[in-house]
Amino acid sequence: AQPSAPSPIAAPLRELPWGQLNFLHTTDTHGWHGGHLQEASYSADWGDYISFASHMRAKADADGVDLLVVDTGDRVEGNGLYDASDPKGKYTFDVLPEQHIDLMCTGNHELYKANSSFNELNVTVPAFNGSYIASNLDIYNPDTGVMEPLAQRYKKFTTPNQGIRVLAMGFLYDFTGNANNTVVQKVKDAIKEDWFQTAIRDRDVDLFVIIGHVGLRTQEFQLLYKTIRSQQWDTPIHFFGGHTHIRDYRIWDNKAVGLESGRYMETIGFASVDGLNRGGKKMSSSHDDDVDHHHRELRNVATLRRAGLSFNRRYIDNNLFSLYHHSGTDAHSFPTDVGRNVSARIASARAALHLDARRGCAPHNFWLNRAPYPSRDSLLSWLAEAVLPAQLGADGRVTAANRTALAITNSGALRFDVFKGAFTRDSAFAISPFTSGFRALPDVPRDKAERVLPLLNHGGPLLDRPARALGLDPRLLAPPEQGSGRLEVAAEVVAEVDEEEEEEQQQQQSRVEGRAAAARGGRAERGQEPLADARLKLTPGYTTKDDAGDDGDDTLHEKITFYSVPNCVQSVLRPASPAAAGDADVVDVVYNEFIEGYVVLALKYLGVQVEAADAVPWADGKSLTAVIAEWVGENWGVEGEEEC
Ligand SMILES: O=c1ccn([C@@H]2O[C@H](COP(=O)(O)O)[C@@H](O)[C@H]2O)c(=O)[nH]1
Repeated sequence: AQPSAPSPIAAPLRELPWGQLNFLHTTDTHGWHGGHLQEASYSADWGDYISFASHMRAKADADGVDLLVVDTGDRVEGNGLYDASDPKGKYTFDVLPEQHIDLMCTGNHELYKANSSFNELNVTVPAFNGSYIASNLDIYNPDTGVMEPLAQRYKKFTTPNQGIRVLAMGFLYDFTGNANNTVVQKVKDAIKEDWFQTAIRDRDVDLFVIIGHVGLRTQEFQLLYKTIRSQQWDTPIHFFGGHTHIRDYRIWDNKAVGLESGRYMETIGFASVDGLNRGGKKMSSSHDDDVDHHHRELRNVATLRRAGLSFNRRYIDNNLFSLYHHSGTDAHSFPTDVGRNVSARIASARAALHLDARRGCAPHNFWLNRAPYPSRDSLLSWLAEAVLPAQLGADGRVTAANRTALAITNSGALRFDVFKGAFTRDSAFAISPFTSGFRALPDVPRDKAERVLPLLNHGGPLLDRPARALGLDPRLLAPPEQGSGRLEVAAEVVAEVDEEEEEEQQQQQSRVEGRAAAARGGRAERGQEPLADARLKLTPGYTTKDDAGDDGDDTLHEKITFYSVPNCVQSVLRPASPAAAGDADVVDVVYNEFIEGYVVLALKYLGVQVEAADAVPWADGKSLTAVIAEWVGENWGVEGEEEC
């Protein structure tokens, strides 16, 4: 873990359900390879993950079972470790390949900008040669100008210990926001390709592994499932998804399941399958059979159950308490040389990038989804009511005519919460990493301008066909979690917890933790389910419900309530001399460039003749990251080394 990472908090754990074939899965890591430095539950880093995977692989080998490591994309954008360097990713591209990954694919974030997809072509694909799969993604090679697959379309291999013949593919959802150096083939078209049609007819396959930067409950995965099933009526299929940033497990049928493993290095997904055929063993030599027999003898009793096919899953909280426990190690035996070295390299990168440099002290937590909007604790309220009016002001365009302006921001532009305490250089990137700047459409009739926000938030007729016809995906306005359709949203506003009370609760909790940890240790060693210890107050965290039930999380937590947020929020920017603006019947419409297409479309829908070409930069086209960082410095700044 990083030097400033909080120590993990002991908690009741569920064991990992090992099987014949096991998987570790990350997705949507978004540059959080340094781990979470303000949240103990997720404070392990990429170096720790490398050590963990190495112990897990050794255990698999010792037990004669197999372990595959999977990553389903969006490794970039969302954390200072990636975003603060010039060029971006200078430090993450180096450390990523230190992890052995068996199967990986691309996310949409690798494709927003031409240079990040060229990084995939020139750096990541070669670094993970043989593991990277691009089933529906092509790139224009900058050297030849020729369009080519970013990586192999699919991969077939036999697992080393069990001899399971795996056919793997790697998809991206039907993403339309990519730069023009890549081509994303819609899944409905990719399945018509000869390579796909041949692959799904392969009879010498024991398991199809379909990885994708694709939500589990999307039409893309549904189509892949149906098409594979049309040719393979009972071959097991395991999907690994991503993009929607949630923990999820979907059961399609008794031989087809899928796992999605959250976001931001909070979760290491674990999945296992038992009862698979082992076609690859037919070809093995008698020596292999001897070794295999020996391994079977040694193997964990659970994995010897071959009565039928069974699937299982666990969402591991990415902290050292969990990782030590599941790998059967301790602080001394856990770190491998490679893992320790990677953690050290991340620490020096963070230092070089001044990511811990404090800009100010946040007076309390501000939540993106964990507080209702609007409210005192809502990050969106803070942005719309405090930050944007102060930083964007009015008169933000060079040709300003002392107008009132309405500034619209999509809620998806905010990615993470603000925690009470130090707000660092890193925090600004975590909240909003995007480089797109503010722009304005000048002199829009006020009555029309005021109808843009409601249209973007509730505009069924606008956001359905017209937006999609222009390649504007309405789901891109709000945070991805919301598009999953699985976010459990609070029905009513809960009373805000008094801060003093919160502090008292925390102190009480650290007193009971020591006592509870000892009791739990004994049960875990005996492989029993953890007991809800009456003396232990659980920490808030994921309490996932998925198709397999509510026992997926490795750590027992106190439930967090999530609230849905609108697609967009609006700030009123008053001109420097409001009297002069009076009740002008025109206003400027300010927005983040990322949503320009939606704003122009809404205005046209309202009968205003505007084009994107009419827009001008606002506030020098500053990014939201810069705007937030400046506001924090001016409003939450503290002198010298004073503690927050
Ligand atoms: O420039 C940008 C790019 C993206 N967004 C928002 O991000 C999410 C997509 O995030 P994923 O991690 O790919 O799921 C999307 O909802 C956009 O709202 C942005 O605001 N600006």
